[in-house]
Amino acid sequence: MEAFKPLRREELGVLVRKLRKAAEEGGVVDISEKIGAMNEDIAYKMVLGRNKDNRFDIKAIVEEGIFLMGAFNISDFVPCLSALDIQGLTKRIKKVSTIIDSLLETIIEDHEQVSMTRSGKQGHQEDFVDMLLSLTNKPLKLNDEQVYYLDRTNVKAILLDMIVAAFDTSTATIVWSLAELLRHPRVMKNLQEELQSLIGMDRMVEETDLPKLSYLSMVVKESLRLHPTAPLLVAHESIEDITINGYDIPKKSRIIVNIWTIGRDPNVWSENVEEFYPERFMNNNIELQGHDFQLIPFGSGRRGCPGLQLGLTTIQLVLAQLVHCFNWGLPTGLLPQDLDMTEKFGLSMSKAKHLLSKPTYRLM
Ligand code: HEM
Repeated sequence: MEAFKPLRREELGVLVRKLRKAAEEGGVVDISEKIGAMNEDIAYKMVLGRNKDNRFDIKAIVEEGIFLMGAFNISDFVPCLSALDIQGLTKRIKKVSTIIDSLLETIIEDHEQVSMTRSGKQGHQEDFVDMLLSLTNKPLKLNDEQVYYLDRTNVKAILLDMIVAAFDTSTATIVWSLAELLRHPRVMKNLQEELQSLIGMDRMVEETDLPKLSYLSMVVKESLRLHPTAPLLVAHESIEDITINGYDIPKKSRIIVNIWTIGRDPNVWSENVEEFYPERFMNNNIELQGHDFQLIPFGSGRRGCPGLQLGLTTIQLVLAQLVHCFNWGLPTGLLPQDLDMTEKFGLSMSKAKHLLSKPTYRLM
């Protein structure tokens, strides 16, 4: 987490400079596109240790994979039809998996070559891929009983897991949060006041400021309550027979937890459940770490999100910076209440329409 601090700072600095330029020109900015591009750059450098590679469009391939994983597949309901592949989904997913495999092979081979020629030389910095490769085919003793071996396929699976998980999750949450702030000028004002009084107007927000920004933390929680990036988490399997609230759940059942519905359940959150109201988190200890089951956007337990701290820090820092550095206006003629909040159906839930907004620089 700490290791990626300079990377986040640098990329965020580039984004703020681009937005300042747009503000000087007085134009409307596609904020979804700008934040997406920044997070994509961060993800490339963080996971693959390199700048975006023009040889392949990883994002488009991963998006196709994510779409296919979440697509309605008639064979799930009528298994005898699966061999026919009526919708052509199996053919498409095989094609995607071949492309992803050769792409990851290329990235690994590039790293192997660089490490052979530069290893031990001054200035050679190991990245995440180098680190994983250095662990392959060695006995890894994770606990007292079992020894594990990491092979090339495991390395590719971990890299793919990280890319998929890091690409869009933070972007979606930042965009949803900004959209809610634009729809609720009162909340935007409160957040800007918190930043003004605790940071001042003569410097930008630093990562070390985040723990003291309590209203910011409430805004992010409220955004994740209404717009969880993974509305159904990831499917789990029960490992033993269990009865919950009178329902018998047999061992080996596939469990899908609908956190989107939990987030909007008036029995859990009171009557104003549809309202974006960060103050609901003011006098309670509801946290995002997975212990408060009414709010688990990062899942819970052993298979909960390992990127929680990383994702949360990115979201809070980017949001704080954007709201502190700029005032945000809606395109001419659009009223806050008319902002389109339609969700895009898929494995992860992002805003269907790109968020457009007009920045005005506000720091001294
Ligand atoms: C807003 C940001 C993020 C959200 C809301 C989020 C949410 C989630 C959720 C809900 C799960 C499934 C948990 C479960 O079913 O119990 C998950 C798994 C995972 N996440 Fe995240 N995530 C975010 C960011 C990240 C980042 C930045 C990374 C890494 C760079 C990451 C890496 C992973 C991985 C590797 C898994 C699979 C864990 C496993 O299967 O054991 N996530 N995430």
